[in-house]
Amino acid sequence: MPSSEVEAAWAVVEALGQQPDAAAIRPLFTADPGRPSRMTHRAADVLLDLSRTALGPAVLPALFALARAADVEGFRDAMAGGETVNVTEGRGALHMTLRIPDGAPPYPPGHGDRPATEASTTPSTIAWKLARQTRHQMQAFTEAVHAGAIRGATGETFSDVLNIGIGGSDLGPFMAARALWTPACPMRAHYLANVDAHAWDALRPRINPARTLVLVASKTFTTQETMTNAALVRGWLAETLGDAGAAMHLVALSTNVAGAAAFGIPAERVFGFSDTVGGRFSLWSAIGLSLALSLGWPAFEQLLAGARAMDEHFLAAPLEENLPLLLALAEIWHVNGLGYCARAVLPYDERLARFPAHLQQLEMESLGKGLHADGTPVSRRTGPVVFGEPGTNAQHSFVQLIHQSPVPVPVDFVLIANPGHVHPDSHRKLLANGLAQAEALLVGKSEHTVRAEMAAAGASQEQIDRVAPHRVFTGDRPSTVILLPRLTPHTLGQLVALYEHKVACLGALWGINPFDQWGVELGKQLAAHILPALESRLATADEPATAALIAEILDLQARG
Ligand SMILES: O=P(O)(O)OC[C@H]1O[C@](O)(CO)[C@@H](O)[C@@H]1O
Repeated sequence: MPSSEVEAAWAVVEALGQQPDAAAIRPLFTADPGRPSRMTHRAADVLLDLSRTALGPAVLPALFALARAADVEGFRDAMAGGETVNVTEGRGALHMTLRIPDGAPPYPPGHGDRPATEASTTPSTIAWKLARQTRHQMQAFTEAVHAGAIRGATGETFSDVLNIGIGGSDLGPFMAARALWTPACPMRAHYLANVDAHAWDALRPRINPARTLVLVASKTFTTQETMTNAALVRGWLAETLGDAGAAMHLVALSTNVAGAAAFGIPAERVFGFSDTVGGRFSLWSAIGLSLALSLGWPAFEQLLAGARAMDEHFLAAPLEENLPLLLALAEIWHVNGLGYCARAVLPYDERLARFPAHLQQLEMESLGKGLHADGTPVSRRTGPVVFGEPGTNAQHSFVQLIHQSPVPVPVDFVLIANPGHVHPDSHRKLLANGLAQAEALLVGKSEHTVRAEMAAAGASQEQIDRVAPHRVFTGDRPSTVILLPRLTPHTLGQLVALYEHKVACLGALWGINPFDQWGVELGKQLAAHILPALESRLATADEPATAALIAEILDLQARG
């Protein structure tokens, strides 16, 4: 439960949110011509422009006071130092240790003062050593595969890597491969997540079993979807290569070595990671092996280095300049100050097509909580709905709602200054559209202007009176712009780590545990319970609505 000091800080923020002009943005520009630069912050290669939000001179100090009262810095340092910040699972959240390069001390900068040595047995030192050891194992394996020293059962080299995993064991690597892969990369990467075998049927004709390396990516090695797909794919390998041959194509990425062994993957083909690395934060761990294989080891190292650059910023920058915290405070203002309950993520870059999906898991699985970390119920809204698509496609689908629905939906625009292609005209048009959307949300269009435009275009007075109100844009709709110079492994690492740390800050601000996900368990349990009723009419589901639908499904299946 928040302390009285934290509640007092919340009360100030919430009272500001009730002011009549709380959502107004344009007057902030009028009052402060220096706002664009004052509200633009930088870390490593990331530029964060918060000027098009209603974060004004009264609101910002109140939000920083809340961050201080909630001790966001203390939570951050406890996380970096390996303390048990994931209280319901009794462990730390040590994804940052995965980004510590060889030769650097086990604690990130600013935290190296602790007496950690190779011999230490603190959770963070153990995680750090495992991260380093696995990274070396991944590098050696990747380079051996690329050199042809590790080959498939027929003696052919591997050309394709198939990652079988779901949630955090799929979304991060899939997103990064989609962002960074080019035909010049050493191997092709494929991702199989859904237990819906249509996905496997669609993928299978595109890959050759003799040249495909299969990674079974599962932290727990018990996830139903992944284990089902892994069995299907192992069977497909064995059809061509035999059982012993199939085994030469299988690798496990997991904390569960015994589970992998039971599946037939020997310990030397298991790439482990610490259970202090949550699934949605695991892209940097062994779960990223598909990236190392498909993009090349140097690119994977650059991805880690980019994330590390953001870690260093997060750990050292003062609150007022700390990008992850600033993003988190903007969210607090939108959700708790102004009552907005969704946020859109619009990357203006096709390569980032899976970035919104990655953020959906990262943010909604972390922040969709109804209890404080101490088990008391929350008394205010927590994580918003996060959704998105690349621009400009989004403009032609759901952006209408963002412009004119009664409840604003804040937007994160992600823009990339320099494209990875040689078609400058296309890129200028892409950027023009992204900037135009941010501007349209901010400035809107008054009815007076609409009427004048319609009259100039020759519309009748009747048409103007009837249609003009529908063509009005209120403006003052918030957006945040993140600008990267170009999309590289290093800048993508920075971008993803920025949002990871934003999530940690929001966990501290809302007083919730951002590192567990108990809400996913009930559906899993019930699916296991319902499965027998779909297998045989002898079993029935307990719940009448489910039982009725199962009867309908079985009838339809009987009819073919
Ligand atoms: O890596 P695993 O253990 O297969 O889990 C996959 C995903 O399932 C979840 O536990 C949710 O069901 C995620 O948190 C996790 O990323």
